[in-house]
Amino acid sequence: MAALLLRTSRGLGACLRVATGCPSPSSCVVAAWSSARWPREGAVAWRTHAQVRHYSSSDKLSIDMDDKTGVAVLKLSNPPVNSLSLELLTELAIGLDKLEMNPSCRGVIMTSAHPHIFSAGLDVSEMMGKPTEHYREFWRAVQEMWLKLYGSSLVTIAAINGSSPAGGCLMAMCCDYRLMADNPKYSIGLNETKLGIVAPFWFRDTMMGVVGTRVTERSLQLGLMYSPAEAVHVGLVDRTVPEETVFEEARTEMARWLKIPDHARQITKSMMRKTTIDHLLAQRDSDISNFANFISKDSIQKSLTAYMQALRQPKK
Ligand SMILES: CCCCCCCCC/C=C/C(=O)SCCNC(=O)CCNC(=O)[C@H](O)C(C)(C)COP(=O)(O)OP(=O)(O)OC[C@H]1O[C@@H](n2cnc3c(N)ncnc32)[C@H](O)[C@@H]1OP(=O)(O)O
Repeated sequence: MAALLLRTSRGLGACLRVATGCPSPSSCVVAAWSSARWPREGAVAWRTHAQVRHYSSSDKLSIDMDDKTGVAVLKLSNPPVNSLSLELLTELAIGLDKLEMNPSCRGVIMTSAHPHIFSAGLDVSEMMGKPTEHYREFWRAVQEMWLKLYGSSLVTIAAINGSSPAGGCLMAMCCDYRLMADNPKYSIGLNETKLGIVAPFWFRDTMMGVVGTRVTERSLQLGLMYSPAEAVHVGLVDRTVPEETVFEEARTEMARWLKIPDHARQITKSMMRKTTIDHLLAQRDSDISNFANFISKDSIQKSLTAYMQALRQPKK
């Protein structure tokens, strides 16, 4: 039973508590040793002879796990812009969960199959003209994806090979390290206010963890989108690299992170992120209700409709 719980409930916060029977998030740091991802009984059942395994059955997401290196590559492929639909968000959460449960997996590189877009963020059509129940289901899926990615015990590296507004930026910020293609046509940031919507507190807190309070406040209020060079300057991206090398650079960076013993890195990551994760977990239902109420308002629906119409206009 204990082994089963370990497999099904890992991730930075919950897994550490479940593994040790510790009820309190704040008293679990030392206990995390026992849930660190060392080989253990049962682990062998998850290994295969094939070196690379294909995980996802979805055509919107591919996940390839290399058993030899312990590194999985998660590639978004939801044309035309990798927008995060309910379906893709659900696939992402399931895929991340599977990787978390695989004892031979130590790291994930997240990237896009699309040549110029990492992700356009949340699929705006999921937030327009739908019944309240749909908004609730959609927002729960957004939360779930964030909980799995931000709370992952794996090393997570974003290989940002294109533009990455809003929810796309959120995903990148959830990762431990961000590399971005140095193409000045690409941009990244939380632009929600430009759509007339408000990034929720856990988007804000994720950004604050990456760039600090002042840059977050300015970025959020103005809905700033940064070029790759500007993103490095404010700390939103760790490094830019030539476009054609993004993926290989991510692999090299991953090797650096994997030199650190997993248990020490995981406990450290957990200490850094736990408060933010617990904050959402404590308010999950009210956050869903807030979103559903907010997005259902006529004024917000009008803003989103106008935004989508503007997007559809031919570009100058
Ligand atoms: C209390 C309060 C709590 C309330 C809390 C509320 C919180 C909400 C948080 C929201 C988070 C979000 O992520 S909101 C999403 C924000 N995302 C964005 O603003 C991105 C907008 N998109 C772009 O900037 C661009 O499309 C970009 C990604 C750079 C690609 O540019 P391109 O020129 O290559 O492509 P485009 O021609 O623009 O787009 C191709 C098609 O894709 C569509 N498209 C583009 N982005 C889309 C998107 N996000 N969702 C759906 N569809 C999209 C376009 O309309 C086009 O449709 P057709 O013309 O029909 O082909």
